[in-house]
Amino acid sequence: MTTNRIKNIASKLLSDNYYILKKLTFDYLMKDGRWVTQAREVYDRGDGAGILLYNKEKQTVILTKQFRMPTYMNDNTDGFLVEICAGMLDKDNPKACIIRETEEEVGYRIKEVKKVYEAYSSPGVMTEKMHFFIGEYTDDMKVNNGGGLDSEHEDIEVLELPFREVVDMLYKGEIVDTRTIVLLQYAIINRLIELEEISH
Ligand SMILES: Nc1nc2c(ncn2[C@@H]2O[C@H](COP(=O)(O)OP(=O)(O)O[C@H]3O[C@H](CO)[C@@H](O)[C@H](O)[C@@H]3O)[C@@H](O)[C@H]2O)c(=O)[nH]1
Ligand SMILES: [Mg+2]
Repeated sequence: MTTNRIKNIASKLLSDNYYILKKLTFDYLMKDGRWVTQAREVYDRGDGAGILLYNKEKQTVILTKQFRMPTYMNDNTDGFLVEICAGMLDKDNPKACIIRETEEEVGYRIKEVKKVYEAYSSPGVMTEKMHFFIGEYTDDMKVNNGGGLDSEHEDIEVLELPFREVVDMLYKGEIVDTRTIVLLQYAIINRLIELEEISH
């Protein structure tokens, strides 16, 4: 983390109530040569991982549905969002995290996963980098009903849906989570599941 475009960084803790919110003040060298003082609030919740689980033979994918308060505070009428299975790394590496989350949230014990992207979630405000995976699942990998950790009051609905239907939802604008859109588009572009035709 070095650059000659910023100096005099000052950090003020605004909240460590659950995760960490700081106000960073720093001098920034504009491209026209002027130094200006800038302030940015930065939210640090660590990094995360997400996975698109798919079954080529059944032509299905597994997604989740859960209540997301921040979306309810915006314009999501009931606050529920259809998403890929995802979680925060905590102390795990991304692969171990996503294998753990897959078992906790959707109830499948998978071993093989493939990393396809690594990207910042919301670079203007969050430190978070997301690690994106895909993974094949089969019925015999199911070890529980998923749903998330009761100790954290997670209340996750597991959706096993035909890929065709999910692609239609995507094109109708019914999938409104960026991480989920990214991985569904990856699946379409790379023909993870063969569809006769993809309508737009
Ligand atoms: N008490 C309390 N609990 C919280 C708070 N924020 C989160 N939690 C708890 O922490 C759990 C985190 O569950 P994970 O499955 O690890 O994370 P996630 O919420 O699914 O996050 C995933 O999606 C996010 C985007 O929506 C990503 O930002 C994140 O990296 C990850 O991929 C939540 O279910 C909830 O119980 C909070 O402010 N207070
Ligand atoms: Mg989660």
